[in-house]
Amino acid sequence: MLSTAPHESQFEASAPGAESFRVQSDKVAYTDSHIESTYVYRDSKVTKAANGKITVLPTEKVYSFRTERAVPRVGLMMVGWGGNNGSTLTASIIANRRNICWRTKEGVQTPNYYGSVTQASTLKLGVDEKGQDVFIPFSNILPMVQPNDLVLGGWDISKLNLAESMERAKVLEYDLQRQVKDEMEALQPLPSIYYPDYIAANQSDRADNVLKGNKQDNLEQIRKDIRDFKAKNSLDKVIVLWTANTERFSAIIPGVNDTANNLLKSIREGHDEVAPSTVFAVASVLEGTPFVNGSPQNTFVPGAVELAERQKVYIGGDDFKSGQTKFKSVMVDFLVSAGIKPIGITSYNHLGNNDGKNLSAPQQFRSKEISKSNVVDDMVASNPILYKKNEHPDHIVVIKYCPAVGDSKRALDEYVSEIFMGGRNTISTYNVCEDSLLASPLILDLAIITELMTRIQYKTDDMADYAPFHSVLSVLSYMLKAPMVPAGTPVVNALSKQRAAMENIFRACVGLPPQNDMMLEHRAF
Ligand SMILES: NC(=O)c1ccc[n+]([C@@H]2O[C@H](COP(=O)([O-])OP(=O)(O)OC[C@H]3O[C@@H](n4cnc5c(N)ncnc54)[C@H](O)[C@@H]3O)[C@@H](O)[C@H]2O)c1
Ligand SMILES: O=P([O-])([O-])O[C@@H]1[C@@H](O)[C@H](O)[C@@H](O)[C@H](O)[C@@H]1O
Repeated sequence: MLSTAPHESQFEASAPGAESFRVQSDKVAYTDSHIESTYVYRDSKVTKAANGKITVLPTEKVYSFRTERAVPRVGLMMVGWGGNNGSTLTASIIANRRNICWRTKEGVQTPNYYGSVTQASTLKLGVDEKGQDVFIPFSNILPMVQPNDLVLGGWDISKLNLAESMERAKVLEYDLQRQVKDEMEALQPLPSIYYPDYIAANQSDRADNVLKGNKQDNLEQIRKDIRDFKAKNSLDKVIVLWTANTERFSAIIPGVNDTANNLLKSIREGHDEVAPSTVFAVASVLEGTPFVNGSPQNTFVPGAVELAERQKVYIGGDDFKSGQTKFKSVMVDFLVSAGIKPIGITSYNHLGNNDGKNLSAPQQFRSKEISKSNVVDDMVASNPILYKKNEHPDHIVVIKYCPAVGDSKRALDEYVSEIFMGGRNTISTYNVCEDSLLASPLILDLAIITELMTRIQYKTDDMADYAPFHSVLSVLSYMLKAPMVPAGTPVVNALSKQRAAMENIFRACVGLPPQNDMMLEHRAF
C-alpha cells in the first residue's frame, strides 16, 4: 500500500549556548569541564591474495574523545578585512547582533545566517517514540561559538574604514548599510603586508595602508598585532583567516621554503619567494593561533606546514567553496555515483567585483584555475567502471572580469555525460552566485569549526594521553575548494561525504553513531 502520510519530524532547538540534549549511555560522561565519549570506529580492511581473491575483514578501533564544554571568548582577525567578504560579514554580524531589519522592494528583510552549515542547517539526532525523525540545529551538537559573540578585526592594504569598504563593495542593500554605518565607521583595518609581485598590478591603487620594513619586521609586526588584539579585547582565543586577494603561487625552492627552519631563515633574509599570506601564516602559527586560507594560492608551502605541525597549531585551506564549485562537487558526485560518465565539464563565469579584477591577471587566475579544476578528481577516481586509469573528463575553467555584474557572479556550467548504450546527456546550468553573500557564511563556519576543534582531543588504547588532531584540519574540507589534508591522506571533494565526515566526527564526540539513513525500523517490521 502506498503511504500518503506526510513525512513528519520534530525539531528541538535550544537557546544559544544552552545545552540542547544529553546522551544517556555508559559511553558518554558529562563533567563540569568536558564531554567525554568512548567511540567504536568501525571500518573494513580489504586484502587481495596473489590469486586475486579479495577478503574483507570488518575492523573496530576504540577512540576516546573529550571536548571542553566552556566556549571561550573568540576573536576573528581577517586578512583583507576591507574586502567584499570581510565587510559584508562584519556588517551582517552587526545586523544579526542588533536584530537590524531593512527594507527592500520585496518588503522588510530580517537578518539571518543562511548559508552557514553551523548556523542554518540541522542534523538528525534520532527518532522519537512515534518513529519520527528528531532534528536539532547543527550548532547544538557540541558547544560552539555563537557568531554574534565573535570579536572582529583584521588587516587590509586599503585604509578605508569598514563603512567605506562596505559601500565600495556594493553587496548589501542601502537601507541596511545606513543602519550599521556608525558602528562600521569605527572599524579600521590594521596596515598590512604588501608585496606587489604577489597580486595583480591593478590592485596597486588600493595599497595605501601598507607596512614598511623588511619581511622579518613584517612578521614581528603581525605577531604583535595578534597579541595586541587579543589583549585589548580580553580574548581567550584568536583565529586568523585570509580573505585577501588571490596571490600567485610561490615556487617551492629547496633551502628556501621546503622546511620550517629554511622558511624562517628566508623570512629573516627577506627572500623574494615568501608571500604575504605565508608571512601571515607563519606569524599566526608562532603565536599559537590557527590560520585558515580562504584563497587558492599555496600559502602553506612545505615549511609552513612543518612549522604548524611542530608548533601543534591548526591550519586549514584552501579557497572557499561557495557557489559554482560547490554545485560542481554535488553534480559530479551525483553523476558518477549514478553510473553516469561525465566526459566534459565546461565551467565558465564572469564577475565584476574586485576579486574578479584581481583574477583578470594571468598569474592570479592560474591560482584559481588550479583550485577549481581539481575538485572532481576523487569522484572520478572512485569509479574505474567508468574511467580507465588516468582518464578524466575534459574540464575547462574560464573566469572573465565584467564590472557590470559586480559581486553577482554569473556561473554557466555544462556537464556532458556518456549514458546508456552510447547515449549522451547534457546538463546546462546558469547560477547567479552573489559571491560575498555565499562566502561570508563560510568564513563563519571556518572560524567556528576551527575554534571547536581546538577544544577536542582524542585518545586511542595505544596512546598514553589525549592529543589534538593533526595540525592540517581536513575536517574543514566542506567549506573549501582545494581541501588541505595531512600528507599521504586522501583528498575528498564530494560535498555529501565532506558534510557527513564533519557531522559524524562531532556525533562521535557525544557518543552517537554515524548517521546512516538505513531506516531499518521503517523497512523491516
Ligand atoms: N565567493 C567568494 O567571494 C569567494 C569564493 C572563494 C574564494 N574567494 C577568495 O576570497 C578572497 C576575497 O574575496 P573578496 O571578494 O572579498 O575580494 P576583495 O578583492 O573584495 O577583497 C580582498 C581584500 O584584500 C585586500 N588585500 C589584498 N592584499 C592584501 C594583503 N596582503 N593584506 C591585507 N589585505 C589585502 C584588498 O585591499 C581587498 O580589500 C579572494 O582571494 C577570492 O578569490 C572568494
Ligand atoms: O563559486 P566558487 O567556484 O566556489 O568560487 C568562486 C569562483 O567561481 C569564481 O570564479 C572566483 O572568482 C571566486 O573567487 C570564487 O572562487
